Amino acid sequence: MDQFATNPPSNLLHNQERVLSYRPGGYHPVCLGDTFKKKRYRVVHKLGWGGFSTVWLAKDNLLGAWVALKIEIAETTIPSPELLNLQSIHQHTESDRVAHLIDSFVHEGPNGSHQCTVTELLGPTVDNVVADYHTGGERLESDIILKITKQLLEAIFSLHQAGYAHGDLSGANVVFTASQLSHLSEDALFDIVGHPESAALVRIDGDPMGGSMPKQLIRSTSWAEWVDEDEEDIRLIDWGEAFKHGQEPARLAQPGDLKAPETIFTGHFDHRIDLWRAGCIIYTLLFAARPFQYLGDDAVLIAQMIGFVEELPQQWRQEWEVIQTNASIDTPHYNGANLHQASKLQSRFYALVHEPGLMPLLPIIHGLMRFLPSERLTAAEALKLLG
Ligand SMILES: Nc1ncnc2c1ncn2[C@@H]1O[C@H](COP(=O)(O)OP(=O)(O)OP(=O)(O)O)[C@@H](O)[C@H]1O
Repeated sequence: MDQFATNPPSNLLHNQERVLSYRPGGYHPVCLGDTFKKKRYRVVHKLGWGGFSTVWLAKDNLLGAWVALKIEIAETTIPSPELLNLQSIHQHTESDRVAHLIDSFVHEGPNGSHQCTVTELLGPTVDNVVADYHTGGERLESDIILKITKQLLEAIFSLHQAGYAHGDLSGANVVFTASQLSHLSEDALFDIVGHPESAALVRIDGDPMGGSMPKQLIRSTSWAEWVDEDEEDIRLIDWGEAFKHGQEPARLAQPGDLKAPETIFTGHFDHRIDLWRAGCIIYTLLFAARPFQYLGDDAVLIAQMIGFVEELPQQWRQEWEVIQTNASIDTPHYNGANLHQASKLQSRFYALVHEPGLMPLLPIIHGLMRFLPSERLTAAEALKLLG
């Protein structure tokens, strides 16, 4: 990173996608104005990025609408798991909570062949909107929290019913719809998502950049003027980790703080991992933080989980001793949660949540975040509690 700078100077090098991921096998370098699929798509802004892709706001010249163009890294197999999952899930579920797929194609670039998927333009992530409210010292309105919870549980119900699991649910992959935006003029759209801000990427030693690197870095849409959370619905994105029941992958890429306990204690998991993650998302809607912090050690994570809802199941206690012995940091030795005390979740909930309409969320989070997947509420049971 030290060999690069931006012109004009900016922090884009440090708070956007990793420039070193623009390499053979990695991201495809994109500039504003680039076109794809024989000029059908013209890029006007950047919507975001992940470890495996960059996502661009583009004009679909055929449909005359704004769309999201996801360009996966060249190392991803073609057709990509995400595309295959999206196609299969759209075919087998009725759910309207899955990002709508518009088109897919392969783009050849200097870093290799990239799977591109075009989906409807969606709005900000639930995590972003929750964080914005929190920065302003507020919480999302109860009605909106309840709407997101209901739609999330309905989406999981319908996926599980059809024999699928999302596998990577988080507030970063639950996104609001943006139903009013797809046919706006470019200026009107930028007024809502933020006008693009870019800077040329240069080498400090003055050498040419080479074809793998983008000529400019672009700040992602800020969605600063987007205020439609009370009118819009939610959709689930990022289907690269999805799987069919009985065809669970051997390993799942999980953010440390969202690891489900069964993946640590047993190494096995199934579709009920979605239920644990749903509990984490609903918790975040209320408290603007994830339930646990990950400090690089599973033992510290588990120590936070114990007593959050319940004590550790009997059959995992021996393994917990082993995990603690191997831990790089000392964790409190397991001495059994005191069942007469309120759980950490209950204490937090009663201290900070007072709106009567939100009360059903306590037994819902409680029921979804049970250690043993077999003890967790199903999505249908959680929906019943929501009333
Ligand atoms: N249809 C869409 N409309 C608007 N923004 C989108 C859309 N799809 C993705 N994004 C934005 O792009 C970001 C990255 O997308 P996504 O999570 O699908 O990428 P990824 O590379 O698969 O990520 P990860 O490394 O988490 O698996 C999202 O967090 C979101 O902000």
